[in-house]
Amino acid sequence: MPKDARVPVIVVSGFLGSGKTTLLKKVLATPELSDSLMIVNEIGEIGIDHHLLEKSDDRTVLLDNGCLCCQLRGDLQELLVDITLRRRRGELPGFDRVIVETSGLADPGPVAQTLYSDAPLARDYRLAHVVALVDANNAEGRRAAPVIASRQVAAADLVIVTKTDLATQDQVAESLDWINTINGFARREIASHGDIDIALLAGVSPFAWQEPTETEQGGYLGSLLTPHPRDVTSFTLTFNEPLPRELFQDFLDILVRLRGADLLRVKGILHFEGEAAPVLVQGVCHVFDKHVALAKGASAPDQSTLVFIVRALARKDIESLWLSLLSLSR
Ligand SMILES: Nc1nc2c(ncn2[C@@H]2O[C@H](COP(=O)(O)OP(=O)(O)OP(=O)(O)O)[C@@H](O)[C@H]2O)c(=O)[nH]1
Repeated sequence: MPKDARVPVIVVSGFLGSGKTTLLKKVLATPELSDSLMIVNEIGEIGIDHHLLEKSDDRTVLLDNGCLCCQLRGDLQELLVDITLRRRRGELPGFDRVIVETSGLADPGPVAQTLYSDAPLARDYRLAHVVALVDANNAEGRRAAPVIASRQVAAADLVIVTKTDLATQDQVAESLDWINTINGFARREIASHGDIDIALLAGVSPFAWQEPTETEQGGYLGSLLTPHPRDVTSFTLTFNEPLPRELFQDFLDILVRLRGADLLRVKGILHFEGEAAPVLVQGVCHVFDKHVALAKGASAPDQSTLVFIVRALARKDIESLWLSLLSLSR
C-alpha cells in the first residue's frame, strides 16, 4: 500500500465545557502534535477559545457564531479547500494535521461525513479520529441537550471521560455506563486536566467513520428526533468600562446560586478596574474556575466580553441583575 499522503484531520467534540480546549492546549504543547492547524468552532457571537489556545494566529482559524454541523458546514468545506490552495502557494506555514474543535452543541457526525462525501476534500484530507469528551461531573448539563450529547459519543472512535478529579467514582462509572449504552465500539480513556497519552492521537488510525447503525446505538438515538434543543440560547455581554472585580464576583455568585444548572457554559475575558492584565473567567453550570490573568502578550478583545450559553434564561434578566447590582453599589 502506498503511504497515504493526505492530511489527517482529527475532529474533537464534547458537550459544552467538557474540556476540549484544555485538552487541546496540552496536545498542541507536545512535540508530536504541535505542528497542527487548529480550526475552532464556537456558538457565541464572539469566539473566546482561540485566545486561550495560545497558538500563533496563522495556525488557528476561528469559525464562530454558528454550529459546524448545520450552518457552518459549507464554511468548513470552503475553508479546507482554501487552506489547501494557500498551502500549495506557500502562503501558509506547513502543518502535519488539522484539528477541528467543534462547538459544544455540534454533532461531529456530519462534520466527519463532509470529509468523505466531498470529493475534492477527500483527495487532500482523511479523517484520522473523531474524539468525544464526556465530563464525568456534568451529567446534568448533558441532559439539557441529550440528543447532541449522545450523538457526539456515537460518532467517536475515542471517548475521553474528563474532569475525573472533580467527579466521584459513581459519577465516573455512570458516565462510562452512559457511553456504553450509546457506543460500545469506541476506545475509552479517563483523564483529568487534558492529560492523555498523546500516542492515542498522534498515531495513524485504521479507523474509518461510519454512520452508526441502530443496533450500535442501542436504539437510543433513533428515538430522539430534534438535535438542537430549542430552549438553549447563546448571547454575549460586552462592557465598555473596566469592571469592579468584587461586584462582578457577587454577580456571578448570585447567578450560580439562582440558576447554576442553566448556565451550560459561561466564558469570557474581562478587564477589571486597576488591573493591567485581562482575566479569563469561565464556568460550567455550578462550577467556575478561579479567575486567571492572561499571560503577558496574549491576545484579548479590547472590551470585556462574556459569552453565555444558557437554558431557558433570558439575556435581559442577566443584564438587569448586573445593572441592579451596579446601581445598588453606587
Ligand atoms: N477540575 C477540572 N477542571 C477542568 C478539567 N478540564 C477542564 N476543566 C475546566 O472546565 C472548564 C471548561 O473547560 P474547557 O477546556 O474550556 O471546555 P470546552 O469543552 O473547550 O468548552 P466549550 O468549548 O465552551 O464547550 C474550564 O473552566 C476548565 O478549566 C479537568 O480535568 N478538571
